Formats: sequence, structure tokens, C-alpha cells
Amino acid sequence: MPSIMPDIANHASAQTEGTLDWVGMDNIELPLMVEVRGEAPRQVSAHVGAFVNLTRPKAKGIHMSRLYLLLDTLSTEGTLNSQALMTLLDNFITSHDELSDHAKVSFTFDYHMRRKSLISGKQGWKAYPVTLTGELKQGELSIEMGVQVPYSSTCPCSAALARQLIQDAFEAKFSGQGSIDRAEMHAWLGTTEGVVATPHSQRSIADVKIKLDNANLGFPLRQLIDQIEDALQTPVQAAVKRVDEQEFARLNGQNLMFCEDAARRLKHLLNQHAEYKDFLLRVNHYESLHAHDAVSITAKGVKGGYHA
Ligand SMILES: Nc1nc2c(ncn2[C@@H]2O[C@H](COP(=O)(O)OP(=O)(O)OP(=O)(O)O)[C@@H](O)[C@H]2O)c(=O)[nH]1
Repeated sequence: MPSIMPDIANHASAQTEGTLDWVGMDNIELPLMVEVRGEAPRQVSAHVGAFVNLTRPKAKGIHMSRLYLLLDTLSTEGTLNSQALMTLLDNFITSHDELSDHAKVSFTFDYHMRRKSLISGKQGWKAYPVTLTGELKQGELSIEMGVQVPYSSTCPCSAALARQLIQDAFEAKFSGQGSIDRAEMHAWLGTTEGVVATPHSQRSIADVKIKLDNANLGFPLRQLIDQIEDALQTPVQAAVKRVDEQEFARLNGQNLMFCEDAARRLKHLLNQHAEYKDFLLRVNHYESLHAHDAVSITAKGVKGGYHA
């Protein structure tokens, strides 16, 4: 090793002077223990973004290795909870004495949850894409928790149009008969001529971000996912036997929704929880009628907070 290595970050000056809002590294891959409220800490495979601001206009750059090594210590020796998040961000800033006074870190990972089938009692995994972000400014920690929840949505307009076709088919089949033979009608309803049309439904994703003042009781991730699925009523399923599929068909038939309906349900839900200081939600219905998507976006409406 040469005796003195050039240290550009410390000794060179910026080519063009100026402060920067965020400088750091993105997409750092590392395993991490995460503590979710009500669950034992569990390992996830995370992609991490680590940033500080650069307040000295003449400084060449930040010390990326310091951020990286602090993250590595969290990965190998710690568990991600709100205290660890605070310590990490505080260390980002203190390791950049005179260069930075804000810090931000985001962890993106899949959080797996066991999900029960609707009827058969089978179980399977569902993986929910999650992003946890912490930001420290003037000693204040803010936490953002984002999750994507997939569900099925059946178009109410299509359902009404399909019902009309079924009524028309009934008229065409039975209008000439004075009294209808019950067994004949029952059999006919079991044919594709009887149920001549089906409404279209689509896999949909609710993309929800919430702001928390703190997460001292653990990140309320399971709670949020459960609440979203309860509100939407037709989450996509993991293990499915035919009895489950039939129940799913029944639930979809009784849960018709446009993307506006889904967004309003979620807005109503999130407004009920004081812990969710702010929220931004985007509902995406990946249409099977169109090649484009139906989308609703809304925020809580906090002054200076999220906006759609
Ligand atoms: N600031 C900055 N560093 C970069 C960039 N791309 C790569 N690096 C490298 O990140 C490495 C780590 O930088 P430092 O943290 O300053 O490394 P160091 O000087 O060994 O560590 P300290 O002694 O703690 O300052 C250096 O080799 C940089 O060249 C960049 O765009 N900006």
C-alpha cells in the first residue's frame, strides 16, 4: 500500500461550488433484521438508499464509505426498529461533521406474510413490497412506511351490463312459456347460455404511503396490510382449492368497485387512524377491458404534507 493515499473528498475543492440537497448511495443490497409490530424480528433482503445533504459549497464531496459502513454494522449487528433508525441517521450526520445536517435512509424489501385460504383452511405466502424511509432534520425523525397490496376488482358497469344480457337470454329462452319448469330453469342456469356474460375483473394494486411520528411500538406494517385487505375485501389469494375459488367468485360478485370506490374506502380507513399522520395512496386497476390502467390518487390533505 502506498504510504500516503490521495484523499480527494477531504483535500480537493469542488470544481463548481454549491450546496446539495441529497448525496449518497442507492440500491445497496444487504440482508437486514426488521422489527414489525407484533412480530418476532425477521430477516429481509433489502435494497437501501443512504443520503446526507452537503452544506459546504466548497467541499468536494461526502464520505460514502462512512454511510456504507454504518449500514453494514446495522446489517450485521443490529435490528431495524425506530431506535436503530434514529441512531443510524444521527450517525450519518455526526460522521459528516461540518458537511451535513440532514440524513435520509430508505429500505426496500419484500415482507412475506402467511395468508389463510377463504374456506379450505390451507395456507400460503404472500410477499408485500415495502419501503421504509427515515429522515432526520433538526433532530426530528420522520418515518414513512409504504406498501403495495394486490387485490381483485370487478367492474360494476360490466357487471350491470352482464346482468342485462342474462335477463335478455332468460326472456328469449322462457318468454313463450306460461309456467316455467323449475328443474329445466335450474339446469339452464348452470350452462354458459344461462349465464351468457361475465363481468371483467382485474388484478389491482393499492400503493399506500403513510407518515408516522414515531414507530416506538414497532413498524405497524402487518396492521396496515391487514387493514387495507379488510377494506378492499377481495385481496389476491395464496393457496387456493376449488372451494376457495368459488368463494372468491362469490366475494367478487358482491364487491364490485371502480378505482374511485377502492380509493375512497382506503381514504376513509386511513383517516380513522390518528397514528397515520399523513397518507398518500394510489389505486391502480390493471384493466382487462383496456390496455391502459384505471387510477385514483388521493392524499390526506395535511398542510405542507403529501399532495396527489
Ligand atoms: N463523494 C463521492 N465519493 C465517491 C463517488 N463515487 C465513488 N466514490 C468513492 O467513495 C470512496 C469512499 O470515500 P470516503 O468515504 O471519503 O473514503 P475514505 O477517505 O477512505 O474514508 P474516510 O477516511 O472515512 O474519509 C472513495 O474512494 C470515493 O472515490 C462520488 O460520486 N462521490
